[in-house]
Amino acid sequence: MDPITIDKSAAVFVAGHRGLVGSAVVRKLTSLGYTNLLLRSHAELDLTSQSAVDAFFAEHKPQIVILAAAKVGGIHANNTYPADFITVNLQIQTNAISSAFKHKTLKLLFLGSSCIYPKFAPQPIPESALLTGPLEPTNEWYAIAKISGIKMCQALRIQHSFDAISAMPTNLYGPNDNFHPHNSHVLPALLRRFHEAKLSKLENVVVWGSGTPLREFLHVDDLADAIVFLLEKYSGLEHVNVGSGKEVSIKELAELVKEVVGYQGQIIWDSSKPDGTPRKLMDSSKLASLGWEPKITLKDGLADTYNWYLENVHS
Ligand SMILES: NC(=O)C1=CN([C@@H]2O[C@H](COP(=O)(O)OP(=O)(O)OC[C@H]3O[C@@H](n4cnc5c(N)ncnc54)[C@H](OP(=O)(O)O)[C@@H]3O)[C@@H](O)[C@H]2O)C=CC1
Ligand SMILES: C[C@H]1O[C@H](OP(=O)(O)OP(=O)(O)OC[C@H]2O[C@@H](n3cnc4c(=O)[nH]c(N)nc43)[C@H](O)[C@@H]2O)[C@@H](O)[C@@H](O)C1=O
Repeated sequence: MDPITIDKSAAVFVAGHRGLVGSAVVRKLTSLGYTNLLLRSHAELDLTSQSAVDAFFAEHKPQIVILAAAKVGGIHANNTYPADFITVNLQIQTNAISSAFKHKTLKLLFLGSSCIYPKFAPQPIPESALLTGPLEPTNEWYAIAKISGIKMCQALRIQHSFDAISAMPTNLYGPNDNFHPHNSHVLPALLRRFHEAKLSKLENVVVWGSGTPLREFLHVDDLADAIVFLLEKYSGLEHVNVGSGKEVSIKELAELVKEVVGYQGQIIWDSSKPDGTPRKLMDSSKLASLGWEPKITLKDGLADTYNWYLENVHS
């Protein structure tokens, strides 16, 4: 399908607009001059309620939908609350995608995750690796929900030509991340822990696992840029990987966070905590072939995120 030009006055529903991704998408669309963003907090519109979601779509008829609302968490949260991760995410995405189709949304972008791929997928992981092997047990429930979202978008395109596309981001970070001490992802968790250790002059900081797993990180402002790019340029059946193409070990990440925060103590490894997938570097060459590349390096992005944390979360 040919690229589309989205009218800047189009009604754009950014679901999850207060979250890490949703808030970055709002920043990006606002900077591009979009004037008709439909924003509803969780308290204003519970996306697990089918009736509430359908009433919202019937009344407001969003022309564009960016589905950045989900039940999201790190390895510990996924491993601890599997029922929440599969049920809430299936409810949110099914309600939003089906109501978008029913009320004639022009285009919808669904956000999956790199964890949809098999634990031992070939690296870097191409889109074609989906459903070719067993998933990583610590987040398979969330992964199954995300895979179902991809399939629902594909089925609506096949049967009804509904222009729903799916983007698969790698591990993300940036402003408005979740900094919860236990339920967050590794990067925000370590920023907070090293910062608090520096303030309290602790001798050491505990980091989970062995430190050997490799992770790819993308700044959320790069993702927001990719989301707008895909909405304008892509209308295909297959999902699209959105990564930075660069990976670091958790040990290297911990050392980088320690340096950025300026913590002087020691790092101790808690091997009782799970490592999860040993590696999940995605092959994002499909997106690159469409003409998109990330811009923000991990070192710069980490420093900017720490500054944001100091100004907005913890003095
Ligand atoms: N963070 C990451 O590293 C990655 C994220 N992704 C995907 O990106 C998307 C956004 O994730 P991220 O921004 O990190 O997540 P966040 O947790 O930062 O934001 C999720 C948003 O969804 C909202 N939300 C959750 N449940 C409901 C509900 N029932 N009704 C209405 N709103 C709800 C939250 O509101 P509230 O907090 O008030 O409940 C929050 O604003 C998700 O689909 C996620 O799977 C993919 C790969 C990596
Ligand atoms: C983003 C994507 O991928 C997520 O999976 P993940 O990448 O394994 O998530 P994670 O960021 O929580 O862990 C990355 C690594 O880091 C190590 N690690 C060390 N110390 C801490 C720590 O203090 N907290 C956390 N969370 N991890 C730590 C941790 O042991 C692991 O080896 C899914 O949950 C799912 O959300 C998804 O979509």
